Amino acid sequence: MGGGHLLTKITFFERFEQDILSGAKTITLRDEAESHVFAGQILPVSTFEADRWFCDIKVIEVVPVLFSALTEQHAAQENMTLPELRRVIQEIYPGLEQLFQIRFCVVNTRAHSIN
Ligand SMILES: CC(=O)Nc1ccn([C@@H]2O[C@H](CO)[C@@H](O)[C@H]2O)c(=O)n1
Repeated sequence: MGGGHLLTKITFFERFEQDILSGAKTITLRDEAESHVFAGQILPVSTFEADRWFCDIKVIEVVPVLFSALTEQHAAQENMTLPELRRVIQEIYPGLEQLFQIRFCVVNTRAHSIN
């Protein structure tokens, strides 16, 4: 456990930007390398493709979850169906069983202000 490098920023695929900004997507499922964040931490969020900042998030909690234990409830928090979520994760992390759920809220969408 632990030992990883604390994340100071996080990226999302551009196709999830609107769902994040609207509050429809409130979790992300990451591998161990991207799990090193803590509750209360504020992270700048950029697109993976262009590294374009689009908001800051506050981490609410980080909990381990197995791929095989994903439920419709996880999918709902991703604004997806469970089959969609399983397909997306298999594409990003093929064969990976141990995931980490990062629950977050958007706290800032303007580059020049904090909150
Ligand atoms: C860009 C990058 O480096 N990595 C990732 C990794 C994951 N995700 C999303 O989190 C959820 C569960 O994995 C799904 O909604 C994923 O699409 C993402 O957007 N970007």
